[in-house]
Amino acid sequence: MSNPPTTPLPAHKLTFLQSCLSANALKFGTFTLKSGRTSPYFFNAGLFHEGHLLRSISTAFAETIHNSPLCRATGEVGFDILFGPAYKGIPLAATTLLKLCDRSEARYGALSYSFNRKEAKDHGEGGNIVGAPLKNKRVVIIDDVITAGTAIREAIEIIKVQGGKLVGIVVAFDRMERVGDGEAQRGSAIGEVRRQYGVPVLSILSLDDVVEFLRGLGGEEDLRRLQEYRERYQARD
Ligand SMILES: O=P(O)(O)OC[C@H]1O[C@H](OP(=O)(O)OP(=O)(O)O)[C@H](O)[C@@H]1O
Ligand SMILES: O=C(O)c1cc(=O)[nH]c(=O)[nH]1
Repeated sequence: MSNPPTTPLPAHKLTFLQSCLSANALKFGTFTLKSGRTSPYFFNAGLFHEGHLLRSISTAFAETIHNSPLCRATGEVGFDILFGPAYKGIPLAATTLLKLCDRSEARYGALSYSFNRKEAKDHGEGGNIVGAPLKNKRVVIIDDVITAGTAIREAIEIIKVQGGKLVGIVVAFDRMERVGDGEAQRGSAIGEVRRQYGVPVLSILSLDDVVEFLRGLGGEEDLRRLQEYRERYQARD
């Protein structure tokens, strides 16, 4: 297979990708996904459990948010709450907020985070939201991965039911896949959400970045399997 010349990844992506590899969070092999697809690679955000790795992923999220349209150069911040869907979104929302606050307490110190319980609690404080209530708040979802977009749509529904307003989505990894297998579902999961809700949907890394990186390393077999998978599930937008 002949590959076009590689473009170097920007430094912040390369740093995060190196953390993914050192955490073993990006693995090549055979994996079954939530969507039922069989994938030659898997991104496991649960493996960022050592302090320095957690710092790395939360720093990458905080950078992505700080430099996005969600935060304007004027200092105005366009959201009130970072919402981390259970389970893997939970530590990501909490530690990203902490990183933003470390960066500028004046800007980010009064913002909140919250997350859902997968099963509602019927004693004590009850309910299924922990942390800041979402009602009438501008909410950004923070999550690990988008594949077919099911998990993100579930999170959007929770925000709606709780009376919050979705203003953005940030994920660590965009797998750049189509929503479904039918001809009518060829749009990307991220693209469909962007179109439907009109909000920014950002990612730290994408499948394209990993392909680019593997090309630079000469990882021929992993690259071949990734490209085969991508041809099957890639989106048309
Ligand atoms: O875009 P999708 O096709 O929905 O797939 C991606 C989602 O699948 C996994 O969630 P899971 O429900 O397994 O949650 P957890 O591991 O965070 O509990 C993963 O954490 C993503 O959130
Ligand atoms: O689609 C999924 O279920 C999925 C893909 C992936 O790379 N990582 C993950 O945690 N879930």
